[in-house]
Amino acid sequence: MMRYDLVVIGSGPSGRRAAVQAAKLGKSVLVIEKGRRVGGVSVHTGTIPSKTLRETVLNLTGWRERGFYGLAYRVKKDIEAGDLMARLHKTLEHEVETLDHQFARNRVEVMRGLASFVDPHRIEVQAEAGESRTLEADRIIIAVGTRPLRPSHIPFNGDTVVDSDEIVELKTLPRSITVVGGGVIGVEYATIFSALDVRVTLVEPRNGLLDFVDRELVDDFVHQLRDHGLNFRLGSKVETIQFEGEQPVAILEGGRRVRSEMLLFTAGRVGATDTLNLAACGLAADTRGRLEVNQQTFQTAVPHIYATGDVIGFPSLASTSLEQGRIAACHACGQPLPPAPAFFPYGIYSVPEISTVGMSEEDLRKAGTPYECGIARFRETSRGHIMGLNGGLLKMIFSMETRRLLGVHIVGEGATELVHIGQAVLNLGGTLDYFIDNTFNYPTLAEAYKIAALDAWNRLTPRSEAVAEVTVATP
Ligand SMILES: Cc1cc2nc3c(=O)[nH]c(=O)nc-3n(C[C@H](O)[C@H](O)[C@H](O)COP(=O)(O)OP(=O)(O)OC[C@H]3O[C@@H](n4cnc5c(N)ncnc54)[C@H](O)[C@@H]3O)c2cc1C
Ligand SMILES: NC(=O)c1ccc[n+]([C@@H]2O[C@H](COP(=O)([O-])OP(=O)(O)OC[C@H]3O[C@@H](n4cnc5c(N)ncnc54)[C@H](O)[C@@H]3O)[C@@H](O)[C@H]2O)c1
Repeated sequence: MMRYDLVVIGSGPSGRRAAVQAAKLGKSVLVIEKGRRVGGVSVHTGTIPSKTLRETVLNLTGWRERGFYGLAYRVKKDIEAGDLMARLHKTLEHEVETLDHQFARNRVEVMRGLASFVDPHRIEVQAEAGESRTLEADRIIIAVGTRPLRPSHIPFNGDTVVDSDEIVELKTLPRSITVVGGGVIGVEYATIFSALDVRVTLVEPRNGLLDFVDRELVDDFVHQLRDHGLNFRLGSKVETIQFEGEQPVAILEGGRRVRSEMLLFTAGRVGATDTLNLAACGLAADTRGRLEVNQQTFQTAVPHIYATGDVIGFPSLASTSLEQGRIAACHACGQPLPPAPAFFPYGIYSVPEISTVGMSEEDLRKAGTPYECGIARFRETSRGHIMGLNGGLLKMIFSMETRRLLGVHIVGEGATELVHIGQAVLNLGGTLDYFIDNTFNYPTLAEAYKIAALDAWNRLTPRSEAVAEVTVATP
């Protein structure tokens, strides 16, 4: 029987990072992947496909140039599904190739097939052709991720009623789409289709969107989207879906009907643990297929078995999954790491994009922490003028007592990149003075940090003190 120091089930972000980390520490490592190719949800149906589609849409529609050339500006007039797919397939090919190469040069073995437990140390791998093999492992990492929630009353047909896996294989571009579920996936796809001038209705049972994001940002975001014609049906739950001819009609609570050419169902995901035969290793998943772990080490209740990535639930990001994989692998190899810093960034690749790190005003009010905000609009920066930006907002929140940075919230072009400046200052314990004292490249969107900091400084520093400081600093 084959024996490995570490067996990783699943080749998504957490599995791949764990496997390479353990191999670098000199361990024999096997990755088992049931999919045709390595990469997981992240590469094949989730992060990379949705972000590539977004980039293609922004490029072909000329979205970024419309501030200058007007709303009618297009780089390509009649955009078809084929235009979107071409770039997608090229990008995915490149991602898989990079990953295959990474495994090969680190001597990580990959076995194709469906893994399930025989006992706490033995795993059976069932290949597609039917043959099976059993292997043994000292340590095991379960990194099986999630799959879309597909309730039995939703008539998925892979064509006009689809989930977020199927939308990446779009055959024709609909003229109208209903997106059911206003979580991150729903919001990203709704805004991507809206940028393509598809008529979009977003249905969400809660009264607001993205409740973990600072309200001021969400309000600005929703205002921009309504302006662009996106319809919101907030506070409405989809009960059933019927068809009028070929077209799906979402029937909302209270009987309201929303008809469109296509319906995208994005009302959550479930852990892919049902085929693992968890009982054989002494574990059990919750009702959503997720596993509980020690949040510092990622060990499950069975100490030599770890679980990382989306299968352990919040925050379910590729970015955090990668880090969880690394921490779990180091622990499994006897080289434990300190836990990840408390604040990680959240990037929402909607159009416009949103990114946030640290605490929101709502969090701080709940905690009773006195704070002050500083705000900059991208249109106040010269770089924003050059780029023709009309929207975009950066907000920083500082402690009134210590002047420490507590949160950074950005909506607009480049938000997911810009946030890392704030993240560094936040996790290094920096204060408002970092932004006041340092020089920023000009013209850049990063200058918004300076402008927002000066805005906060004007409010935090009594005017007489502020003038005195400026007088002293002047040569
Ligand atoms: C539409 C969409 C967009 C997203 N966008 C972003 C984003 O912009 N940024 C971000 O940070 N995150 C994003 N995410 C989340 C991100 O994709 C996930 O957090 C990440 O993929 C989770 O990684 P993972 O390690 O849990 O494994 P996954 O990527 O979920 O992969 C798990 C792998 O395990 C395999 N597997 C499952 N069961 C078995 C078994 N029994 N035997 C063998 N193999 C098995 C599966 O085939 C799969 O390949 C997005 C997700 C979706 C759905
Ligand atoms: N940019 C990113 O980082 C990114 C992008 C996409 C996904 N993800 C991750 O993927 C995970 C899954 O995302 P998701 O959006 O599928 O799930 P989610 O659970 O975040 O959102 C599902 C939404 O569907 C709504 N809903 C539930 N039942 C409904 C019904 N009957 N009718 C209408 N709406 C209904 C819920 O209220 C909820 O808002 C998230 O946890 C997220 O972290 C991250």
